[in-house]
Amino acid sequence: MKLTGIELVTVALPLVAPFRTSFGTETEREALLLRVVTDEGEGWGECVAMMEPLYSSEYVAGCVDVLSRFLVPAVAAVEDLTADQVARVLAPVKGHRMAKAALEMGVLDAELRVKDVSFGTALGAARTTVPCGVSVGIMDSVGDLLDAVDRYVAEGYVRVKLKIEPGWDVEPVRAVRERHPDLPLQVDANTAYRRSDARHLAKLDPFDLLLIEQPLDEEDIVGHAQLARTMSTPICLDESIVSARAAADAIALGACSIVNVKPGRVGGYLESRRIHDVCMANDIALWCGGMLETGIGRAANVALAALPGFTLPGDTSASDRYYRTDVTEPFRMDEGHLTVPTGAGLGVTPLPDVLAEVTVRTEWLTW
Ligand SMILES: O=C(O)CCC(=O)N[C@@H](C(=O)O)c1ccccc1
Repeated sequence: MKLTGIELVTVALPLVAPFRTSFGTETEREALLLRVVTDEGEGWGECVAMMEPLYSSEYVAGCVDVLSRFLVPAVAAVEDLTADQVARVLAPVKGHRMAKAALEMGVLDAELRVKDVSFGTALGAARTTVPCGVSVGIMDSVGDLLDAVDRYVAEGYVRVKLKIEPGWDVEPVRAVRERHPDLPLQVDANTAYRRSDARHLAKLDPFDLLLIEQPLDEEDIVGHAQLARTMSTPICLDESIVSARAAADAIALGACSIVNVKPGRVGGYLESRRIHDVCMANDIALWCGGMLETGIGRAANVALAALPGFTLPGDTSASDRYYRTDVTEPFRMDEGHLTVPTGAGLGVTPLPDVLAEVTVRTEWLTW
């Protein structure tokens, strides 16, 4: 294949409700979609960067810049392009994993549509459906939180993840555990705590949580290893795991016993599969995280989450968890599960009228 054009499509989707985490509140998801055009066919990629560099160092405008000036020209120069070359071609550019992931995803989707092979088949899916976890933000009151959790449990979600931060942790978790004694429950701190909070975090141990996700700074691997020795709740890493090597190092240092993999954060679906293989080889539980993806990224995440090493429900929720209208046919949960798309490539494409309605900026890159 030869790249002949890329359309950078920025879409803005209002969230059905504000989503608050320890680093901010989202009311709208502005996402960057890539329409990758080649001489043999086209594909779609989704860049998971947020509008502002608060989850990680990347942000939408920065991704547009690095794609336009560095990443797309490098891939466009390749004559016989295949998706498994993209990471190597982009390696000279340091960092920018979310931007790289979106470009690799679009090339992979184009390649697989041409070959009439689904993402799931190409990645090695072992299941036809995946269990749905749901992420619940920080709320104004414990009562509001219990109402939200009750609603998600009634909808069929098989696992609930609660966002926590200093001042909103032990009490809300205790209330949810008392209301739902047998519910698979975990918490996500998004790096909001410090090593000195270890004794306080151990107060979460009585609630039989599946895990506590990224309590400390993404660069504090030693701190997580120390915390793992003072808490019975398993430590799961998210922001710290930026590659298969980072996963192998964190596991070897005892910094985590569970990994959340997000393809955008690690540079793409092919690196995600390498992280999957590292976790399987080390008997480390794995689940697929979410970045409020549209149906484009959601389709790819559901395919990834169907691989055999994904042993815990992921943040692979139905589209209506976040969006009244998705850019693709919505992902609908059936008895707590989503079906892995079986069509060529992602198996979904943006709905033209919806895409036109939610597009706030487009830019064609040609050369
Ligand atoms: O279900 C989803 O897609 C979101 C899951 C989720 O909680 N994502 C969190 C996270 O830190 O993992 C997040 C929220 C907003 C922005 C970035 C990340």
